[in-house]
Amino acid sequence: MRTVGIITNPTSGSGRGARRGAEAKAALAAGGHHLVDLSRGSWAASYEAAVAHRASLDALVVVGGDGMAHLGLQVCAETDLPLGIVAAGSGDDIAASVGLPRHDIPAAVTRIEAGLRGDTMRVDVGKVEGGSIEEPASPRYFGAVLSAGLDAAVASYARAISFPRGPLKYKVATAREVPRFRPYGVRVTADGRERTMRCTLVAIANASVFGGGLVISPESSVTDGRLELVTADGMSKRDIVRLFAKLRDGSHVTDPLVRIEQVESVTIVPDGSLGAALPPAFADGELVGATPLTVTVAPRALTVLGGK
Ligand SMILES: Nc1ncnc2c1ncn2[C@@H]1O[C@H](COP(=O)(O)OP(=O)(O)OP(=O)(O)O)[C@@H](O)[C@H]1O
Repeated sequence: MRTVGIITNPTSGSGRGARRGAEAKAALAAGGHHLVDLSRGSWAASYEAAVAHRASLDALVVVGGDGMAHLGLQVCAETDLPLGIVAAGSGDDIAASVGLPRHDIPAAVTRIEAGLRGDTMRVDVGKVEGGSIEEPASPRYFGAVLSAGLDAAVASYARAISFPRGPLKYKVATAREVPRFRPYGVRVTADGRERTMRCTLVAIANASVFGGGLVISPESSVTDGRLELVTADGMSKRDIVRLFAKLRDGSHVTDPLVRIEQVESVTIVPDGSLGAALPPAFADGELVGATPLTVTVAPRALTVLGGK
């Protein structure tokens, strides 16, 4: 019998999280495991409960979207504790990047069971360090993508509003942020080489997708020991609308204003003399904090149960 910590989130999947959490718990309990429910009233309280119990667990399972997978990463990255993900959110980019099923609780639990029998996958994670990282988790790890560009401004506004919920809130936030956009002034140091730019996007990809399946960095892999720095120069509103549309299939990569380069370390520093202030960085859809930030890759630092 294994001791498995589990964290559910009633708010994930546009409010369907409580039911999905209960389903996942019942399925795991039916496998004969000793479940320790570490769900609390908030992301931060659940994170703290998981860290407090970490030493007594054989695995941690999170149920929800990228926000919950991001929580699991903070507890499990750079430790021996394996992470199971029952993907049940509006955005499940991390689960998709490690080949796990989405919105299929029995299938997800089957993969966790296989993982507990030894079928695991070691994957890279991004590691973020800086003076303004939001508590409680610092350094901050991420599984999919960190961004401090226009999409982070959208995420920041979406986080601040309570209505509408789910994917619609990002549409409302996009409609607000795009008309206000002015190119951001930034100094980027990639593997020791500094350059200044006025940019629309500045993102660091561990996985290929973000924002619920947008293909920001088609060549990214969570097992290559590298990150991709994705930048887009300052753009007109019309070009931005086209860029967002192209992110659906990754065809933005041929846009002359877009640049993708493989890196191991990136520092992002805002520079108000070059353009508008950068929004706070978001990773896996969660607030990370204000720049300056340094991102490095932690190769194979996370064990995922049943990942492929
Ligand atoms: N116990 C909790 N109570 C309230 N909110 C929580 C709790 N646990 C996590 N959260 C917050 O819920 C948000 C959504 O979680 P998650 O990513 O799992 O679902 P989602 O449906 O994919 O989300 P999104 O609303 O971002 O599309 C996260 O930002 C997270 O911080």
